[in-house]
Amino acid sequence: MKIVFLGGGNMANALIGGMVKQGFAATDIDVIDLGAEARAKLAASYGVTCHAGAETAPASPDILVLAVKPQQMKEAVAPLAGKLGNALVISIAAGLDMAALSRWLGGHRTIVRCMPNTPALIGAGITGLCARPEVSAEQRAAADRVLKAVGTTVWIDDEAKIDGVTAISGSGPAYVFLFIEALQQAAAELGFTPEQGRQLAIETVHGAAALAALSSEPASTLRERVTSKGGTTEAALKVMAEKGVKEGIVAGCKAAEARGQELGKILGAG
Ligand SMILES: NC(=O)C1=CN([C@@H]2O[C@H](COP(=O)(O)OP(=O)(O)OC[C@H]3O[C@@H](n4cnc5c(N)ncnc54)[C@H](O)[C@@H]3O)[C@@H](O)[C@H]2O)C=CC1
Ligand SMILES: O=C(O)[C@@H]1CCC=N1
Repeated sequence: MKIVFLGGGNMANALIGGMVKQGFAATDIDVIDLGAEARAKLAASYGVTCHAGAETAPASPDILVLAVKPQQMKEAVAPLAGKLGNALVISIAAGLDMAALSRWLGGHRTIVRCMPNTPALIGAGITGLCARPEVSAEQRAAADRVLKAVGTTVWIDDEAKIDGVTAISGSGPAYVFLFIEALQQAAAELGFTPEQGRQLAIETVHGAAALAALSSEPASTLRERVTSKGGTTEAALKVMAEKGVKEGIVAGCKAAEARGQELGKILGAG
């Protein structure tokens, strides 16, 4: 099985790292990246073969992973248009729909669009995937194996919902990091050292997420159990509700979804 990555940045590193750890052979993986630094890093870290352009990369691989920025995609795939045979194309790009990708690839049909996230770097990612009807059961299983190498996979029937996946779990780690930053800022203002604040904040998020994952109860019940009548948590949540924290998060997710749709419209029109 020959797998070529177009783009060797953050997400490609996370995916390739996970795949090699899960037993994909580094000799089966090639990467095309314009950047000499990106190529050197990938070759040194994982032993994969890197190329500065599509000309030297294997023609019609089994899988082509599109891992450049959405704004770079049209130009990046142009040299591959019409040359991919029956390759399975897996796009991880935000916003871009499969119709635009198919057009830019000269009418290529076997495409899976997916949205992973950066915890993939430590094998703790979550990826939403959607396949065009032309994708065979074997190709679907192959896409699932690639993304399962870096975490959990969720298949979605309706491609339009991939922008929603982007809004919740693709961009989601940034919201959680913002929350950690806020806890650390509060810890500093309450007189803790940066190291103490880091430990208190990160272990809280880590522990609460693990508890929520293991519990059969909804998050709201777990929250209520922390919240004693007339106690400290109640005081905190009252202020957070007044500040619109929850509404802000929900509105932010909707803005992320809208931006994905907008990117798709603007970039996909070309
Ligand atoms: N960063 C994130 O949290 C997530 C990003 N994504 C998606 O993953 C994709 C890649 O994102 P990152 O890895 O963060 O970007 P990145 O900027 O780290 O990597 C992109 C790489 O593509 C290379 N490149 C640019 N034009 C090229 C071309 N014409 N030919 C070959 N290589 C070229 C660049 O040199 C760079 O190394 C994006 O489409 C993004 O929407 C998806 C999920 C999460
Ligand atoms: O911010 C972005 O556009 C990308 C997609 C999901 C996470 N990062």
